[in-house]
Amino acid sequence: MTVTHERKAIAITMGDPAGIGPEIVAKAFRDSPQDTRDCFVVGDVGTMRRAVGMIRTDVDLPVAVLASPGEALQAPPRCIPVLEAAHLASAVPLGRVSAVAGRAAADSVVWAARAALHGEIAAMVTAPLHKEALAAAGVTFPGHTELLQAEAAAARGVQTRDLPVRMMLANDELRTVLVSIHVSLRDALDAVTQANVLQTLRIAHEALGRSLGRAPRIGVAGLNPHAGEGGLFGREEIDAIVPAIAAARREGIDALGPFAPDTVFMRARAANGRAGEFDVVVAMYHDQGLIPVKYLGVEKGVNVTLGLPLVRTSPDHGTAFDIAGTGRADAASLVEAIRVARRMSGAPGI
Ligand SMILES: NC(=O)c1ccc[n+]([C@@H]2O[C@H](COP(=O)([O-])OP(=O)(O)OC[C@H]3O[C@@H](n4cnc5c(N)ncnc54)[C@H](O)[C@@H]3O)[C@@H](O)[C@H]2O)c1
Ligand SMILES: N[C@H](C(=O)O)[C@H](O)COP(=O)(O)O
Repeated sequence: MTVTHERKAIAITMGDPAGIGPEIVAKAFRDSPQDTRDCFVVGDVGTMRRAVGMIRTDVDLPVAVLASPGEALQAPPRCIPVLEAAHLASAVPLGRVSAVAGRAAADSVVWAARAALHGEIAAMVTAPLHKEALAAAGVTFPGHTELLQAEAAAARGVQTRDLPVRMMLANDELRTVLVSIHVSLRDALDAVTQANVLQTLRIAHEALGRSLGRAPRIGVAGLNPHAGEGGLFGREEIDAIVPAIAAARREGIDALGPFAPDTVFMRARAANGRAGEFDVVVAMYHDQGLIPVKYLGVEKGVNVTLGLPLVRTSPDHGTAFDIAGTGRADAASLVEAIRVARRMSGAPGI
């Protein structure tokens, strides 16, 4: 039986207008017309016109205003269609935190999330926003992940805690899924509970099982040096992580560990034509998991939110205020995020 998908557009939120988001979006449309086919930008038209002016380009990059996502399907290559979900009365200064910029970024993400939840778009790809700007705008969620979780829970009429999500960062060599995300390191330590680790294993198993077509081999990192060395350097492995792995294995999840956190990523990495020992590493906190992926190259990683009833991907880097407006920002991770979103949503390939 052939399954046909209704052709829908992919939304790319512009990110913080003071950062590199608009520039890398403009570069993606300029340099990757195939990848950006059927894509449109959600954000501010003036910001996108300014971004086009920032990148050196010999090709014409017209910015067109859209009334609805469906119109993006008719856009010619290298035309940048923008659905104006945020309107800035004047351009925000580059490279600075501002509430106005945070509000514009948040409004764009909320618009895209609701469109995705209503089935109006195939997927959403988010250019980076600045978390301090988001907070300055009065948004109570630290980042996209938590905001999207709340939007999805509200759409489903459930409490946010009843729609658990997790952050995955992935490139061709390594995937990692985090037990906790944007919390202090002290709070992250408290979040290493049997329940949270088990929930992370379930979400990773389910999401990767779908994309790989088989049960993923999950390597679980310990929390402490050498995974606690039998309790000599901490008891979290014994009290929380080992019981979570055992419970997951009883459910048929192929989880092993806990392994020493300083070597588990090396073991999982697929390199030199060889598969790694694991398809994914479950990491106990944000930096434990993200440093190894980002260290392999900021241009390669993609951030995917697991557990949402919509497809959301993002580049693995932030707003890079230090280079905003210089035209130096690399759009490769954004383009990879668009490719992953297209694959995950089943939107027509390229
Ligand atoms: N997807 C997202 O929305 C996302 C992801 C990560 C960080 N952030 C946010 O971005 C803000 C700044 O974070 P940060 O400074 O820690 O990290 P960053 O990724 O913005 O910058 C770190 C370094 O990498 C460089 N860099 C980043 N992206 C680049 C690119 N595409 N091309 C060339 N160089 C690039 C920067 O110039 C900087 O030197 C923070 O508010 C953070 O929370 C957002
Ligand atoms: N934790 C992510 C990173 O460091 O790359 C980044 O802050 C993005 O988070 P959201 O996708 O939740 O905005």
